Amino acid sequence: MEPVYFSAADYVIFAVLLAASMAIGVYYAASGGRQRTTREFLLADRGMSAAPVSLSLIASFQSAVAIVGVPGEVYAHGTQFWFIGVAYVLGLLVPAHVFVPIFYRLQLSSAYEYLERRFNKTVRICGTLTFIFQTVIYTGVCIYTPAFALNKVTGLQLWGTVLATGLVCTVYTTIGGLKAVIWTDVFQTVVMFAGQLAVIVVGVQQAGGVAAVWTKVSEGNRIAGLDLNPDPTEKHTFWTLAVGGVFLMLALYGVNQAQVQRYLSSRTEREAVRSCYLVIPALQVALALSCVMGLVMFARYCGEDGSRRPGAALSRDAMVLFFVMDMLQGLPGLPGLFVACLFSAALSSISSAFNSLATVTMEDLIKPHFPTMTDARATLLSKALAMSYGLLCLAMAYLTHLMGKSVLQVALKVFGIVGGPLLGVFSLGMFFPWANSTGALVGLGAGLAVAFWIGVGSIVTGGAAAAASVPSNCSSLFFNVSTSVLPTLIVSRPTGLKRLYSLSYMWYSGLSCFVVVVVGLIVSFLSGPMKEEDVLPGTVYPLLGKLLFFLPERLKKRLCCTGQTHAAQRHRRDVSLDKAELEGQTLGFLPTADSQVERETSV
Ligand SMILES: CC(C)(CO)[C@@H](O)C(=O)NCCC(=O)O
Ligand code: NA
Repeated sequence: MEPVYFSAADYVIFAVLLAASMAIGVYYAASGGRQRTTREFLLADRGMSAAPVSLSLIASFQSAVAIVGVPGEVYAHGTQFWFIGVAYVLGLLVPAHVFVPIFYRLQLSSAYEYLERRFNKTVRICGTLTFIFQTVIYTGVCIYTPAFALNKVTGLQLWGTVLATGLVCTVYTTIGGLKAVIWTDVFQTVVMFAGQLAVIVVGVQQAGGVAAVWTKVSEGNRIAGLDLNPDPTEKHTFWTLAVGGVFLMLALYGVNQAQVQRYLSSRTEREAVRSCYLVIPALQVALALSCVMGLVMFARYCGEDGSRRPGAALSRDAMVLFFVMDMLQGLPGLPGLFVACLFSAALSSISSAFNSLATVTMEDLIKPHFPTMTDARATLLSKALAMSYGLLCLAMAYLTHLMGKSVLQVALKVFGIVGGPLLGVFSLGMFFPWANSTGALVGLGAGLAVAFWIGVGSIVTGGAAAAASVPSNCSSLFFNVSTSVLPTLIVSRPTGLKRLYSLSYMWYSGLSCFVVVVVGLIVSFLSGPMKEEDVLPGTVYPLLGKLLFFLPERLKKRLCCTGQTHAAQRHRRDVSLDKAELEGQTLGFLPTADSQVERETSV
């Protein structure tokens, strides 16, 4: 495969992306409060409005992984994956109406602070460490993917690109804080959409128009109908995507620090809720662009004569990149725009990760031990943390390099294996007033154990069963798609443990969340459940009370699910106190464990 040559226009576009991102960082380093408080550096002065926050929310988990992986999936297996769009609806309505109000009213700065208020310090620290683990791995995948792609296609030096991306991102995140992260996300999301749109327009033209694309993809069986197969080991069915996907979305958009931090940086709770609503259509656009890109690629390349490039063994991810660059070849500026699109997607995810990692490390791990630390010191330390995580994640890119699997599935598996148990522990706290801290800890441990067991099991046993499955009707495809990246072709239905290991990765979040809640409740009841009135005000969502609205109040009281207890009333008063406090003065440090004690005694 000969490398694609970049024209001057391509280099200019790519350079503009990096320069503009840096400029946004410099702007927020020099304007406003000049990033001298943790409130500004980590929470954008809690003054953001819904539009930028929503674009930033979609940018966090839309990296080059999705830009390359989703078209590859659609190219090889058709549009079934598109049904994940159904999950976006509930996956954001629940955060909007359950998670956001609870987090926002508690005026937290880290999502895991919730776990201390609801349970205890140990649960909080376990939650934080779990999040750090998840994010560091994910960031490695994020940095590695575009560099790998670019290297495959243009021959650009792999580790040079990894370093350049990581360093640019580290710098603007470290100097510009969350404001820079959010506004670069906005800019980068626009570039991301523009790049994908360019590929689609050019591809449609080359394939002979929309009608021709449609004919080819429908003849090639790439338009998927509803697959209602209930088998949970089928990788992508309507159920795994639309139902399993809801838990994935809740883990990402409900309780992940990167996102919670954006809700908390919103000017008002209403703005935060509105940003969740805006994410639903914006994410549908992102998904549609990626799926259509896969279809256009199929129409353009499937069945092409193999003689052109003999013996080129490409992973599916590299194949996508190659197709794109082949389509854009000779159109000045467009290869550069697509590369900018890939890096925009990556930078916006990596910067969210750096800032959120710095936040949780500061708020959850460091500040509680140094209650007298000045805010100036804490801010400086936060910047140092953002920078150190930047460097650590560069090292993680190397680990991704060693894994060499289809990155889309690696990323989504990590979200499920680590994100699912975290979702479980938050759900246990919010929906079940009886759950106690012992239950939360044992539940979280059990959820992580089950998720890792299945996840690692699937990775270990998956290789053996994998078989090459070139798109069925593309026998003359000019690529030997290497087997490692293709999904397991299940010849005979697996049994026993093998069957467990072949559970669709789309169920990982839901299953591990369920394990945490069930184990958490059993352990709580065995070790002495909490009473609703002993739970800290504002940490529980009266789910059962709302579901059983038809029961008489007295019965609900016995089930402890009124949501109208002494505690809830106390909480309401607390919230109005918080509001008054917020409007009246600027908060230096946000409520910590100490101010929580003060608050409890003052009520
Ligand atoms: C996480 C979803 C499903 C929704 O945001 C999608 O963006 C996706 O498939 N992301 C893959 C991971 C990534 O792009 O980094
Ligand atoms: Na992104």
